Amino acid sequence: MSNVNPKSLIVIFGATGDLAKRKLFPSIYSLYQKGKLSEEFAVVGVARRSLSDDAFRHYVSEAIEHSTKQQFLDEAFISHFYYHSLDVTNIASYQELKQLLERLDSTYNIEGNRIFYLAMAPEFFGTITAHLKSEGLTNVNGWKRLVIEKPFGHDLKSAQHLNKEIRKAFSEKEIFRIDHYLGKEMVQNIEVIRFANAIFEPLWNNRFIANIQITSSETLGVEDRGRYYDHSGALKDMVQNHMLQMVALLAMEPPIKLTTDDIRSEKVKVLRALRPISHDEVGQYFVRGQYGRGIIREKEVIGYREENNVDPDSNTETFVAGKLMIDNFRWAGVPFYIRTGKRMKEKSTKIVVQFKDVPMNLYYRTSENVHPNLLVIHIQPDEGITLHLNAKKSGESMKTTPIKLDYCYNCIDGINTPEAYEKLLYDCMRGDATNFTHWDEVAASWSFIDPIAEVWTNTKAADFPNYEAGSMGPKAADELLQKDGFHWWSIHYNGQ
Ligand SMILES: NC(=O)C1=CN([C@@H]2O[C@H](COP(=O)(O)OP(=O)(O)OC[C@H]3O[C@@H](n4cnc5c(N)ncnc54)[C@H](OP(=O)(O)O)[C@@H]3O)[C@@H](O)[C@H]2O)C=CC1
Ligand SMILES: O=C1O[C@H](COP(=O)(O)O)[C@@H](O)[C@H](O)[C@H]1O
Repeated sequence: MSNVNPKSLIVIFGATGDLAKRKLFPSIYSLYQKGKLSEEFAVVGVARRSLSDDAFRHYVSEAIEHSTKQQFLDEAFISHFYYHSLDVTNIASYQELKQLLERLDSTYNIEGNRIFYLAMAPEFFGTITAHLKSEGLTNVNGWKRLVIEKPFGHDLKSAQHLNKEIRKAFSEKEIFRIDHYLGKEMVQNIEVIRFANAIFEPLWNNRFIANIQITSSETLGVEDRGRYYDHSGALKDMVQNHMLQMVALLAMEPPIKLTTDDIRSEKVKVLRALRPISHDEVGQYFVRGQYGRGIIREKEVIGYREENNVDPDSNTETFVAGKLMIDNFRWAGVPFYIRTGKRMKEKSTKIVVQFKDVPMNLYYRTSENVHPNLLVIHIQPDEGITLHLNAKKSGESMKTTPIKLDYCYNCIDGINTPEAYEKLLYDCMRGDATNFTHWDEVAASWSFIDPIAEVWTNTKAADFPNYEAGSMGPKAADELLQKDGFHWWSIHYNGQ
């Protein structure tokens, strides 16, 4: 894990796809510009369509230009890119790929270090890993690593099956399951906020915290991913992975050390302590929604059922709100509320920790509003922390006023923080799997999600579409908190 300029041969399966274009190529370039790649690296793009190396290099250059919004002219960098046309289901074609990899390994003195990045539809994951092994592409002198995109299965059973398949070719330590939220600067900051601040850790439990809210809202609809999304929905697309990972980081016990194994084992304990939701309790704990037509940034947008490749009678949820209970000593009785959705009012990911009220409120004896202390962790688009406190109103005897202590991460550092994929790729090159999901976490997450998904698949949502594009989701999501005497806090940066 010590090497700061790791040598690696990166093989991207699905190199002509959306993810490679938007995230992977710009991330590799950014690492190169920052001097985090040695000159001893090569990237091989793999997909079915026929492209020459030059055409592929042109494609990658355009992707980088699009992402950086600057003219891209870096011959030295782009000369490390190669293309190999291959249908991953055709075992015979892997031999040529093997020869190419061996040649590049020697040209760039890579010493046999290989990353196989599967940026393809998940149904191919098992086939690719089986062929990589049987055709000898995994026989290397250095290290080999498999980066695997989400979704990791579509329920526990399929995830177990997939895991069994890929484990035939790669050990658990060689598998890097991407959850790009774990690469976000402020998600990584959760641990530091909690464990490096004496003022928070003693309060981080059911004696002082009333509830925790996590919102991840998007203004985009399903864009051109209707075919995938209509079989997935927000529960499997966002909750099973990103939202539960944030819950685990917020709720875990302090690890003994900051090692990959110690951190992951604490996260798994949280996921296993999630109170299981039985089929007949789903309506009590979870709310689903689907967007109809509406207005986003003053433009009319269509409803989900009108999107391309979406069933006009679709039962798929584009919004989820839920109440999670963690049945352990620290969190007994504290609800963790989550909500996520497409075509909502604002693009924002935010965590609000609401502290309990002081035992006797000396200052709010009248009908004035009580202002609980809040710790807000702004994940995106703004990055920072806000602590909401009460202070004395200047001049007016002992009247109080809410105040905010604000730390804006990207304002102070002045530059954009690195893209999550950039950090995760670099971690993978250095062999640091801390910010990737272990199989035990995946399994525990699916165990929790499965009953909810089963109920939603088997019962038609009669009220769909039930929220307008540009809103904050269906009314029932507000009622979920109102039942407990709470409400959602604003996701607006300067909101309360
Ligand atoms: N796009 C995104 O923002 C995100 C994507 N992901 C995940 O990343 C993965 C890739 O997604 P995305 O890039 O959007 O997918 P795309 O559909 O855009 O790309 C699929 C890629 O696979 C190639 N391909 C398809 N079939 C074969 C085959 N039989 N043999 C070889 N290559 C093949 C395609 O190229 P060709 O047609 O030339 O063969 C193309 O390069 C998925 O698992 C997705 O869930 C995860 C998070 C976000
Ligand atoms: O994994 C996914 O995440 C994106 C949201 O990611 P963000 O970094 O923009 O918050 C979501 O749009 C997509 O549907 C999902 O597959």
